[in-house]
Amino acid sequence: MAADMDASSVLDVRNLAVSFRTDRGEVPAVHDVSFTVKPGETLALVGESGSGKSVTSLAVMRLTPPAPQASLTGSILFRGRDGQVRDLATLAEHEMQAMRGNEISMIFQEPMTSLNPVHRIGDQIAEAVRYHRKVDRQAALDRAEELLVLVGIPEPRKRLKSYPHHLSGGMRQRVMIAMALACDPSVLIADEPTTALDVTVQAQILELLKELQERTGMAVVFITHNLGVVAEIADRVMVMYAGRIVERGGVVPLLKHPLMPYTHGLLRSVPRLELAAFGQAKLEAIRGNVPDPTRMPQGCSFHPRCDHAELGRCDRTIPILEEAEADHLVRCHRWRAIASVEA
Ligand SMILES: Nc1ncnc2c1ncn2[C@@H]1O[C@H](COP(=O)(O)OP(=O)(O)OP(=O)(O)O)[C@@H](O)[C@H]1O
Repeated sequence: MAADMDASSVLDVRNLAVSFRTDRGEVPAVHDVSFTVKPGETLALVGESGSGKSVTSLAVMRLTPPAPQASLTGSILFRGRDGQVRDLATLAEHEMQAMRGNEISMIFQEPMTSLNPVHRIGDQIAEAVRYHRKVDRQAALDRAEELLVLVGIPEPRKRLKSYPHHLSGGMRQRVMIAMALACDPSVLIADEPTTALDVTVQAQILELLKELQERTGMAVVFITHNLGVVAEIADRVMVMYAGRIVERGGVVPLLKHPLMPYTHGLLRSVPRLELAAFGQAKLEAIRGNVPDPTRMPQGCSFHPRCDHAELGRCDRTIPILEEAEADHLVRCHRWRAIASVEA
């Protein structure tokens, strides 16, 4: 089954579902999520807080809690450096440890959650290298210096000896990226890596990621709730709402002609100038809130917030994710009717 993965993809996620067992009962966080990523491509995962973006990416890294606290179903096909396709969903933890930080890496919003405050950054990067490569300490430190150069840290030799708190937020994020790239992963998952940074530094980090991607050909899965950032970096976009994909497609068609009312709403709630080019410059919040996953509305989970909802239909059955045009999928009963009115 693993062998039939599309030859041009490096990651092929199929029917991923994750639920958590909590005091409040079963929390179904992600349902029926499928997507592929090709080498060199950036796929942006967008949606409001609680839509399931982080759980999806943690599941791909197999970093969601083990059973019985969480259950994970579906497949996560990954093409390794050796050309072999493995289903990460079924790997044993020790096999997954050999992949994580090696063939597939992740960076987070807050570098201090991954950097150890009491160790020099050179030692931390060298450690990341030595976890997966049989090299001596000096070779690992040389590689760490090379990586600091790669991520644009000035005076890299001196910086190897710095502690994380000696660095600015932007520089710490660069160190995180250096650690994530230590073993040349073919997929990098970036979970809101620029959110905590000021706008100028944010732009520099995005530029750096783009440059590194061009140089290495790695695939990037970029999680953000900022559609301005999406316009800047993504090739393809996947919009999530209440744990499901509600729209997926190329960045230009999706931002220029969104089909799902939720995507329209997200675009209208973004004050970013970058989006003016897509004719989306008005500022309007989406009314209501993301539903509690233990009390999902019946039918389309967006219908209580949707101006186009048709009672008797949208509040009854969950729409399927259907192909509206080539490589543009939408999960909405009403997309045809809405598109014909707006045409
Ligand atoms: N360990 C957990 N136990 C129980 N529920 C969880 C757990 N982790 C996440 N959830 C729930 O899963 C749902 C999806 O959360 P997720 O963090 O993926 O959203 P998100 O889109 O990444 O949001 P944000 O932008 O705030 O990170 C939420 O309802 C969240 O409360």
